[in-house]
Amino acid sequence: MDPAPDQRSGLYQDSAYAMDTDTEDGRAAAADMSADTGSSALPYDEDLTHKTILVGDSGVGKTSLLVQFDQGKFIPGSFSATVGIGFTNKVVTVDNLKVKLQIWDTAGQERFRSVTHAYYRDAQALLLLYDITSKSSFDNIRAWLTEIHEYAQKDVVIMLLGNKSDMVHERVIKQEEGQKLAREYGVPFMETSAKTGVNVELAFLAVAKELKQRVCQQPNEPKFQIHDYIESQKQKSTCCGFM
Ligand SMILES: Nc1nc2c(ncn2[C@@H]2O[C@H](COP(=O)(O)OP(=O)(O)OP(=O)(O)O)[C@@H](O)[C@H]2O)c(=O)[nH]1
Repeated sequence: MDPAPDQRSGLYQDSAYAMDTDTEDGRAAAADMSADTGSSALPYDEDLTHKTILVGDSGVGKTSLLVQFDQGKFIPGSFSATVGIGFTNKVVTVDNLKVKLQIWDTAGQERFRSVTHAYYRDAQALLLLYDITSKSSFDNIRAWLTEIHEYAQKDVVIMLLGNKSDMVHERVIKQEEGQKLAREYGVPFMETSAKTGVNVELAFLAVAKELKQRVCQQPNEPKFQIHDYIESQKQKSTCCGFM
């Protein structure tokens, strides 16, 4: 069975990461890997594991989003911040193929930043969250994107998520503001709720589809467009809820 670490039990050491501590070597290895898998039309290898990281300010709902995706539940109540970093393995089915995601949940607190930076370079996808009820978490997205561009691979899949969309009365960031920022950076965007589950599966599914497609894109196949896929699938919030 896949390891299912306790989300809050501290710093996790995966052996692959422990070996790969040198920045230069790590970047070179990652570049080789993407070159291997790049644009070939080979059949998809279901043993591949795609590293995906959740990032964003403390309290935006990274752990809750992962728990909702993994276990289909939301644990309300007191907030206990993640310490360090941990991962959960999840297999999703895309076009009848099994795509393995290893999803790393990082601590949003500033004091863990140097720990989490070390994990960026191996990531193939990054889900960047803000909280629609927190202006500071939205304002910090630009700083997060700067960090991502500094530490992550150039072709990393980035998705911007405005979480806590169920909190309609506390909302301070309009959906259009999130959309505008995402457009500015050329990244896909949607609002999610780790509480109700709205768009949670879609976020991970879209990432899995994109990563799978990058590995086994057939030359005669139309290129998968993650933006279009999300736009066609996502549930949009209105003033009074979701439609
Ligand atoms: N209403 C609502 N509350 C949420 C949602 N997501 C998270 N929360 C609450 O927000 C608080 C913080 O959630 P976490 O998932 O622990 O946040 P985090 O981003 O993992 O925080 P760090 O571990 O410190 O980085 C908790 O009290 C959650 O119950 C959501 O979609 N809706």
